[in-house]
Amino acid sequence: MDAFRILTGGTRLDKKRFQADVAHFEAPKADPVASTSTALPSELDFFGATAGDGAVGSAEDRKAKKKERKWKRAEEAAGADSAASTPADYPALLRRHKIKLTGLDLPDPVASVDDVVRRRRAVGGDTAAEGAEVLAQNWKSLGLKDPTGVQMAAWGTMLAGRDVLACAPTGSGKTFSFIYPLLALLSPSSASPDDSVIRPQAVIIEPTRELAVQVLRETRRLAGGGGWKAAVLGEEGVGLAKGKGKEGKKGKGKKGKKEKKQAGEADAEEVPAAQVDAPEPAEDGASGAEAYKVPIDILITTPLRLVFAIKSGAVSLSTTSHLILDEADKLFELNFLEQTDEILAACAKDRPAEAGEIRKGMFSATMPSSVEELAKGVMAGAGSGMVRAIVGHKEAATSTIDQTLSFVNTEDHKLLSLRSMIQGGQFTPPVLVFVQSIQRAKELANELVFDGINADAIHADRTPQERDELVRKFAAGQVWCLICTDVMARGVDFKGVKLVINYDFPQSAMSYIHRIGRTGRAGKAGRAVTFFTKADAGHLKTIVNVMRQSGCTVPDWMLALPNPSQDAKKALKMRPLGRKDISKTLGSGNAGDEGGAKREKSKKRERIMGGKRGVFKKGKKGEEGKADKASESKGERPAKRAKREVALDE
Ligand SMILES: Nc1ncnc2c1ncn2[C@@H]1O[C@H](COP(=O)(O)OP(=O)(O)OP(=O)(O)O)[C@@H](O)[C@H]1O
Repeated sequence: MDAFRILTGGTRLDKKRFQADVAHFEAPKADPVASTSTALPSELDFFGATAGDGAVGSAEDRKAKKKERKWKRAEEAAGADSAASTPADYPALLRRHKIKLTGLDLPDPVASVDDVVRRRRAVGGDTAAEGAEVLAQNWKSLGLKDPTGVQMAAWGTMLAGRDVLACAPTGSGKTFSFIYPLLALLSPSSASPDDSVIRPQAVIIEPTRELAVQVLRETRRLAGGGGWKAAVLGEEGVGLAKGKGKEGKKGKGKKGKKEKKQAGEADAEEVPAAQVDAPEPAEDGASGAEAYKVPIDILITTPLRLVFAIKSGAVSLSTTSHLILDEADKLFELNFLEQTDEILAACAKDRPAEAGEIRKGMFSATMPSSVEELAKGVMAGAGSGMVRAIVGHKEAATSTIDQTLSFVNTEDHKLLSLRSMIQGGQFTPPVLVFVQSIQRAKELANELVFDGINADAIHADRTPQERDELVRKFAAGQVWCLICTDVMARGVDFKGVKLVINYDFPQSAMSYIHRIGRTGRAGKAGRAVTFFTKADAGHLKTIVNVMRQSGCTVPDWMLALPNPSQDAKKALKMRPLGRKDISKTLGSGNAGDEGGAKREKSKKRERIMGGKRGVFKKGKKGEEGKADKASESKGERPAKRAKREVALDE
């Protein structure tokens, strides 16, 4: 017991133990005049706060920068038409950014957006370089400077026409790492008047609707003025299935609906087909499929939606040149595997020889080796084979996050601990709080609202519109504290989240890495506090291992804790620990109150929540919402959950 209390002290970076890492990652020595942003590790210092000739850094850092400057000068001297630069310096770049490339005949990483222009020009002259020039211009106008490590590796690999499997920390810019080279490689396509089928040049698969929309937004930021068309596949995109196009009226629409019923998706909510350089419905009133006569260069979608669209004949992937699986490890889990397989099969089906082999890219912050094996099987065929790019440690969290484990004894003490964090000024909004079920999210939100905290809960029980609205409010600072289930753990790029609290202990190392990765993004500092009770203690080592990999120091006795067995890990992943309802714990409005006071409190709570509910209109849940809900309810449905089990080597 006492031993656990020691854990509440949190963690600190053991500079002596991780000397080598510190040399790479640690910020320049404290400079009384410098701004706080100089505390960023150099490879994540996207905005160049530590760059420039006057930057102070470790000897190794200075040496690497000197080499890089020399290499850049040599590259400039090599002239605009040269695709290559001094190859001898690429290894230094890889070392500096902690990029580990494996594969045959490895392509050089890309050092800058101008390097992309040069490479495209070397391949196909001015015409091929046109898109890259637009992108470079947009990149600079966005105030972005050097590409990040994963961008350097993925850009180089994709521009060289190779398949890539990339694993890099949360918030390290993986989205641009595939969007940028895709756009650079694709010329905007022109409409084919009799083509009522969407034949995208590239397809990006995301596990949730929110991520698909977010990726579209990021594409928009880069693509302006280039003539590319990108869209999120929505009900409109499967317009045939809704009977909006001529063919749809004749039957494909019905088929689409039937398929939805079979898949248990009768309530599928229409996702507005958000568009870049939007193809507007034709003026004669045609919509749906008619509208999509306009070609789509990049189609962003969730797996299920794409599978429906392929089956209904609205989308064909037989000429698609690039397929990106974002959050790839998630897409290879059992609940997505079948759909991912169908999509891969659709890329090969009826593929004309002139379309060539489809190029693939897989990206994630976590990549268990069992999943990697599956992925490799899919990518093995390409040219000299795929390139594997790992940035930093594979099973580590982002080094800019200060991670703390906090012992709270029992469920009864969690709410009290949270309150004491709030009262002690350690609760620095915007804050994300993760719990293990929808019910607990609702209960905790009730408690915090009752305490006067500007909090709300986001989970798969809310409609897509409600989720969008909450995300917007959180981003705008109107909601300070968002209580989430694991649905929000992956990929979501909230700017400036300062603190993540794991109110409920995460069910796996992967869940932990993704959850806490909502803070400490793009080189910014962040904090993560994980509550654990006596009941969670058997799984503590799983998180300790991640903390150690991330460069945090942990007491020796804690390192000596036994690892949970593989069976115990699987069991926890399948089903969270049973926990006392938050509303029944000590310190909740419902517990420990007497008579009238209790009734008064619960009336007040009802009033607050009643008002809150009024903010949102009831609506249908989206397909992803349903899938998310199923996975959020894991604890209550062990039989269904068992089907989701996937061998993970965490
Ligand atoms: N080269 C860059 N310079 C500056 N900012 C960048 C750069 N690349 C990406 N960013 C910004 O960094 C943030 C995080 O990027 P992104 O969402 O792509 O991270 P990620 O690696 O995909 O994270 P996750 O694993 O959590 O999905 C975004 O706000 C993005 O705009």
